[in-house]
Amino acid sequence: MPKHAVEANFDGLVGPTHNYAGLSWGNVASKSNVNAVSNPKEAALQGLAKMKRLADRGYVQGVLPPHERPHIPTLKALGFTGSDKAVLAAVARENPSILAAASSASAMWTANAATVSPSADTSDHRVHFTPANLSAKFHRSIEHVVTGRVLKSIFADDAWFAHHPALPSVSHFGDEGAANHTRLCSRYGEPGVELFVYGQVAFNEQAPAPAKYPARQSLEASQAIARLHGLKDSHVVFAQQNPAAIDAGVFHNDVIAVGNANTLFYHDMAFLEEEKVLADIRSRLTGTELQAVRVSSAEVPIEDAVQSYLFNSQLLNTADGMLLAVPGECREVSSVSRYLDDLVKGDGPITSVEVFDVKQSMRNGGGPACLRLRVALSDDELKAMHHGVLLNDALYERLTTWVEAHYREELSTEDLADPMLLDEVRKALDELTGILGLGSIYDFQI
Ligand SMILES: NCCC[C@H](NC(=O)CCC(=O)O)C(=O)O
Repeated sequence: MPKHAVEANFDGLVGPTHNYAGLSWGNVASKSNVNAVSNPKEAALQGLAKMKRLADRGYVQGVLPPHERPHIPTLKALGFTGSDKAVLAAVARENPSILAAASSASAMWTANAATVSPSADTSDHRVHFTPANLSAKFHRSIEHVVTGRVLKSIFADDAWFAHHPALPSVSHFGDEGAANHTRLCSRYGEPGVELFVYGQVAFNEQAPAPAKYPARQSLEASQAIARLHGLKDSHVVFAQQNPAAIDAGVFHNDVIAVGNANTLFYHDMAFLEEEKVLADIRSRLTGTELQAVRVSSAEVPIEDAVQSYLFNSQLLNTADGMLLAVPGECREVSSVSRYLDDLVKGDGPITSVEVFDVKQSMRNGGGPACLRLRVALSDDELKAMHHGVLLNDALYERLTTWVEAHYREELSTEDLADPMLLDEVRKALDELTGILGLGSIYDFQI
């Protein structure tokens, strides 16, 4: 008997060092906003407002904490020595790019935190988690250790939850987590089809690959995760992302496609072999028919999809259809705004569209979907997880007050060397682990 299950969304709380350092070659927004002055307070409040609106509508909404940044242990591992203050001064003088990388608040994009397979799909009927190694970018490659600690602390009971370490941190096994993974199913508690989308085949130099920008996810990484999670071949599809899309700025598949339940919303340039991908999903999906909502390049050119982040939207079940939670930028790009008006007038599965303002994150290439990690949980699993991170009115109030008290309203890359910033961050995060009831998860607490 399949169990009743819900989809919980865990959003990354934006950290106090949110800044624009231009760290992500291949991510157009990150590059074009390099050295702009950020507003960490506004960023965190925008994220919390999104979480609150969805929680208020009855969705199970969780929070994942920011990571400690600047990360002194990373700088020490690179040979900077002495007191924290001396380390910051030396790295700022010798190589400010390394300081920026060790200071990024990029853990906010929790779609890249891990790949999660619900218990209905896995061979041991537990929920499986693998933190993403994010090996394509140095600033992101340092996230998986703390991500793993956080996930273990929240999903602690090994009767229900299984945790794997990140894959070997090298480009052959480059893994970007749920941003390149979506699950199609009839209901969340039924076995589904896990669609893994990769950018390159690492061990085959002849295979198609992008020419300009890096492919962050490899087929070999996706296959390893499917093995680790105990997924049957009959419930898995591996699909190559169109290299031309990566070269147009689609650095993750969730910039060009999003799936929920039986619906796949995607752009015609998303997949290298579109027809085969759809056929593979159709032949494996049980209990429902795939609803493929295809957006053509004639309706929305790929540049407009990248600029607006149309596909980096959350696709959520409602009582009478599905809601597409889009970033505000979708209303600023005329082809996309027109498309959305027509979409809800049609008789397809997507019945409503709502706009969310996450501009601070968008300027670094992260829309509503980047900011959340989806975890389908049965009623028992939901009961078994740590509830201190689930957003309710009281937690929203506490976190808003906490942000107001600890976050700056302006941050430039020069400010990252300020030793006061490090003190502010540690004080704030120490308080946060108390608020969320997570125990010691940061290096400075251990
Ligand atoms: N899923 C969205 C991820 C966005 C993220 N941006 C960044 O890391 C930009 C950081 C900066 O440039 O300061 C990335 O490219 O992985």
